[in-house]
Amino acid sequence: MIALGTTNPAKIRAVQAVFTTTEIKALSVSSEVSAQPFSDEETVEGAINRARNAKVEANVAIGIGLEGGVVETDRGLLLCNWGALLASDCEPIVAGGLRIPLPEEFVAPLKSGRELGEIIDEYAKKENVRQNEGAIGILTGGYISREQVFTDIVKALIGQYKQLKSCR
Ligand SMILES: O=P(O)(O)OP(=O)(O)OP(=O)(O)OC[C@H]1O[C@@H](n2cnc3c(O)ncnc32)[C@H](O)[C@@H]1O
Repeated sequence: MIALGTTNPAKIRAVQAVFTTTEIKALSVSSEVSAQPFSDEETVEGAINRARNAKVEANVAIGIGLEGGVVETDRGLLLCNWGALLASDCEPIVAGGLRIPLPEEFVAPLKSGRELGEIIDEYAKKENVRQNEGAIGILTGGYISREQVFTDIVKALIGQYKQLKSCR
């Protein structure tokens, strides 16, 4: 069994797509970062904290955390996604997903403290985009979904983990 630090269905589906024969215990845990992470570093930290908190709460050998955020760059604000895998006695393994620019009109509300999840719902005139196609799905017209982004991240996590010769 592996523990997953979220109950978001898009994230659960991504893990199920990779761990097809493993039981997944999905738990709502704290990311211990802000509700809207605003840098790669904060987003990775949220993913690691979710992985650790899920692993401890489920008392299993492997925990996974997946976290979405935004990052400020010279090209404007980008959507970012990070994942972390924590295995007993190993350093955290991390992987980041593809990133795309967010519309200019998202910058002011994000900077005033609103979460991307609310802003993208208004933009798309939909409900709960964060648990479905995600901002990436809306902004690419459905070419790629949040589940697909996290599926690649989970593959990168388990792939790196299997390459480890040993931990500590
Ligand atoms: O249930 P959890 O796992 O908390 O999932 P979440 O989508 O609410 O939370 P995240 O920590 O992944 O993302 C942080 C914030 O950024 C938003 N966000 C990040 N990526 C997004 C995406 O692709 N689509 C919609 N909202 C996104 C999300 O809604 C949150 O408000």
